Amino acid sequence: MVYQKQEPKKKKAIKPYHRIKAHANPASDYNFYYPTGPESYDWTKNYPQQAMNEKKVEIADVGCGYGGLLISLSSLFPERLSVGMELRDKVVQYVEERIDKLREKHVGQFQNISVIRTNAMKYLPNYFEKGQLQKIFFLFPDPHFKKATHKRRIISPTLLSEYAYILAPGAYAYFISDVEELYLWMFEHFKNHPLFEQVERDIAENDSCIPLIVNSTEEGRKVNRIDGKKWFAVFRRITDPSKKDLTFKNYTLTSPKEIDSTTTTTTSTATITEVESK
Ligand SMILES: C[S@@+](CC[C@H](N)C(=O)[O-])C[C@H]1O[C@@H](n2cnc3c(N)ncnc32)[C@H](O)[C@@H]1O
Repeated sequence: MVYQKQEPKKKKAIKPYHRIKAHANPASDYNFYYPTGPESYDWTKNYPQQAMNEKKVEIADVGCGYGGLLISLSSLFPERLSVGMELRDKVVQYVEERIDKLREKHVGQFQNISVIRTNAMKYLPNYFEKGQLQKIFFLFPDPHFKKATHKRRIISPTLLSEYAYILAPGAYAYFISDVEELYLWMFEHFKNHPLFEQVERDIAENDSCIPLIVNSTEEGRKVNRIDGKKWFAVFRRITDPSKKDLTFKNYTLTSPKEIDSTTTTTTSTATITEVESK
């Protein structure tokens, strides 16, 4: 009898999450599922304990990354359903596992948040009906510095029209960046779009989502660690472009320091400074 020496089986390497590719190209044609329209998407698999025949998702975090905002939204809006939309599959897997663990540990909680793998630049109207969303977040989107890649930016006139379509009249759109150039790009596009107007400063400063957009996400915390600056703004979806107040003085909120993200009722105005927008 001949004995063959058996090679020990090689263990399949599991990619640690910190080694996940930092960016994905939204222009690439990914081979993933998307519904043909909102009516054909089965939300019960995302929210198994919710009565999905009575409820709809009202809050979307576009490019949610590792899900920090979603976790905070769960307790800030316990009665509302929030969803993260993310392009990178490994990141989506991470967020799914994160939510599953929270649901297991805190029975009955975190049932109002979920994540979907999708290209938000292409498929948002496949998931949401006209006027469905009350809030949409664009937090630290990829900057795509080079002019040739500007078309990959998540804010553009065409995409804003798409976002306006899925937002309810009066709904809010939040955006933040640590890259001033990108912030200004987003600001200008929102400002010039006929279906958006900037939210009045006192309302924006007291909005309970502001501490979250500044500090609850992984990217926001990364900026804190290097003591970086953040620029952010809030815009409202309007219905009648002729009523847009063109004399309104635009402003920019900046946060050079950390705002306590556990204080979700009011924003410490001391840490926010106003900058006149050009
Ligand atoms: C810089 S990260 C910020 C993540 C998160 N918002 C945060 O603040 O921590 C940008 C995220 O947007 C995702 N992303 C980029 N383009 C996207 C697209 N078209 N659709 C969905 N997600 C996208 C990226 O994969 C990445 O996770």
